[in-house]
Amino acid sequence: MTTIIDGKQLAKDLNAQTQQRVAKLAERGITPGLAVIIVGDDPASALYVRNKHRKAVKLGIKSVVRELPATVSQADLMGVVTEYNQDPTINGILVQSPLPRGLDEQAVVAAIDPKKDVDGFHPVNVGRLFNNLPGNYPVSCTPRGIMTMLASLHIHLRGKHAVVVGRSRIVGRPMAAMLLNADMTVTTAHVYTKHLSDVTREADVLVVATGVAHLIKANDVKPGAIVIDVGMDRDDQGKLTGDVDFDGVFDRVGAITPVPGGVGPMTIATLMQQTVDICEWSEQRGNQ
Ligand SMILES: Nc1nc(=O)c2c([nH]1)NC[C@@H]1CN(c3ccc(C(=O)N[C@@H](CCC(=O)O)C(=O)O)cc3)C=[N+]21
Repeated sequence: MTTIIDGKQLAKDLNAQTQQRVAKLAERGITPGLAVIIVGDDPASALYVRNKHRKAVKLGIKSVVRELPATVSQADLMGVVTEYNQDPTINGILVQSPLPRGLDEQAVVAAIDPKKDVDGFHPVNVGRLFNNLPGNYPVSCTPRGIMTMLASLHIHLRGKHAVVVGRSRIVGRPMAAMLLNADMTVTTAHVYTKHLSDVTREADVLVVATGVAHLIKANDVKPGAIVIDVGMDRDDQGKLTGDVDFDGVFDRVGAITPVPGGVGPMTIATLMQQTVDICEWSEQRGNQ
C-alpha cells in the first residue's frame, strides 16, 4: 500500500487556489504580473518557459516573456532586469537558468529586486531562508513545492531524519534549509559522500536531486520511507525518468513521487502561487 504522491493532482489543486486568489485581486482591479527572461535558444529552456507562460495566462496572471539573444551583453541583460524592477505591473521576475556561457548568472540574480525575486534565488532571500527569519519572502519554488507535497501527506516531520542528496543552489541547499526549519534532523549528501547507501537508508524523508538516473535503488531506502524524486533524467530510450528506480523501490517505500507527474508540475504551480503571494505582499505593504 505505497502512496503515490500525485504531483499533477496536487498542482491542479494548488492552481485552482491560485486562480481564486487572482480572481479576488481582479475584483480590486489588481493583476499579478510575471516576467520571464530567457537568453539564447536552448530548446528545453524554451519549452519550460512556454509551459510557465501558458499556465500563468490560464490562471489570469499577466505573463511577459522577454527573449534575448545568446550574444546579449551582461550590461544589457542587467538593464532588462532593472526595467522590470521599475515596472509596477510586474510582481515577479525570473531569469531562466542556465544562462549561456560568458554571462554571470549570480550577478543577474543579485540585480533583481529581492521583493520581485519569484525564484527565491536572490542572496537576501536565501539568507532569510537559511536563518529561518520570520516574515514574507520568496523561496526556491521546487523545494517549496516539495514541502507542500509533504504537507499533503499529513505526517509529522519534527524530529524525523531527512536526507537530501544533492547540494545545488536551486534544490538541495534550500531544500535542506526548509526541512531544518520544519524541525527535522537533516543530512545533506552529495557526490563526495562516502557510503551513500548507508546514509540514505537512515532517511525517513529522502529527497533526491542529483541528475543521475536511477541512482537510488531498493537497497538504498529505509522501509516505509517517503521518497521525493527531483530527477529529470533520460533513460536508454530517451524517456524522462528520475533519480530513483521507481519500480525497484516501490514495494519497500511508504510514499513516492513519480517522474514525470511529481515534483515538476508542483514546481510550476508553486511559481504561480509565489507570483500571487508577492503581489498580495506588495498590496499589504502599500507597494513600497
Ligand atoms: N530560473 C529558473 N527557474 C526554474 O524554476 C527553472 C529554471 N530556471 N530552469 C530549469 C528548471 C527546470 N524546471 C522545471 C519545471 C517543471 C518541469 C515539469 O513540469 N516537468 C514535467 C514533465 C515535462 C516533460 O515531459 O519534459 C513533469 O515532471 O511531469 C520540469 C522542469 C524549472 N526550472
